[in-house]
Amino acid sequence: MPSYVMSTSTFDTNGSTVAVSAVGLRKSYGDKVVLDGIDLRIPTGSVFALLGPNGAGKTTAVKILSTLISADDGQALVGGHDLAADPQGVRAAIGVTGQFSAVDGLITGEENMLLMADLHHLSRSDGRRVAAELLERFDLTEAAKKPASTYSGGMKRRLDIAMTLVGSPRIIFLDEPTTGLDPRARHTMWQIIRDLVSDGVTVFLTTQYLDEADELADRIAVLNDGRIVAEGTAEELKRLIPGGHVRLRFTDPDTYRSAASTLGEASHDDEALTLQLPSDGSQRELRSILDWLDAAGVEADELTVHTPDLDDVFFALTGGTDQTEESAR
Ligand SMILES: Nc1ncnc2c1ncn2[C@@H]1O[C@H](COP(=O)(O)OP(=O)(O)OP(=O)(O)O)[C@@H](O)[C@H]1O
Repeated sequence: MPSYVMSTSTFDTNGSTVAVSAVGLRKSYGDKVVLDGIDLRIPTGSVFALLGPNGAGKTTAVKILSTLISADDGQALVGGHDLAADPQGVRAAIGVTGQFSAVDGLITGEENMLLMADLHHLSRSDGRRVAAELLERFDLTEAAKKPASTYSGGMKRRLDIAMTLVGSPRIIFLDEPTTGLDPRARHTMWQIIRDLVSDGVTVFLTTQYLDEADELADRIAVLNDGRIVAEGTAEELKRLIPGGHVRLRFTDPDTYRSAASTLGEASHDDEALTLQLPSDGSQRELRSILDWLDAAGVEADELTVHTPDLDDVFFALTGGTDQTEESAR
């Protein structure tokens, strides 16, 4: 029996139901600690994003919560079922798609769907009806009779989700659902996820994309080296770190130098001819900065406001310094 007191339960303190709750989940492979005691609490009908760099342990967490592998320690309730005592109950409540896709490329999209319907013991006619409805919903009717191996990346992901929905799961795990997709397919997938949530489904999403978490998730947990280093709404996480500023860019070196000496407290970049003043980005603060610049006779060629985004949070919390990745967004 673990040494901590178990606090997984199906109800939150405010009486709302909890779709997934976990306490002290641990997993190691040999000497390598992959999950070092993670706690989770995901309200029913919400989107939760587990955000982390490569190798942080995101897939491992999904595999444990979806009963594909077992944890070394810790407890979890998924859909009201105890992971260790009732894995069958967990499996009946969830759907999983992602890096370990269930799509069989050798058969058609429709055959994949019918196979899934068989696995869920639907009658032949129900299976055909449900398959047709879902293929239609995910814009796959035209391609339904083609082998899945001929589908684009976006179509395969859509088929994968459609197959998952055959069993009408109330909780869906999406492991990096948009990795490798082009921008249009990513946006289609985001809309699919929003539609699922509006139907009351709980979505557990893993992602390396900060904009994806920002766009979709009600709550975000940042996983780094097997530990959750921060958890909250996107706004709460952004408030965790400083970094808001107003940036003034000059094209004329003389104007820049004179502004730099007038605004002594601004940090400056003499090569880029830019000055940075700390600011929370609020209207009130911007107005006072503009008034101050006017009074000091400083006229920049460009003024930009930078408020901390999830990139800043992510790099601050995960210790990442990958500028290439940062500027790629
Ligand atoms: N079966 C295994 N045997 C040994 N090590 C493993 C095994 N599965 C995962 N790991 C290791 O555990 C760590 C976490 O892997 P995991 O796949 O959970 O990370 P992730 O956050 O999903 O990363 P990615 O974004 O790259 O998918 C990695 O270092 C990985 O090499």
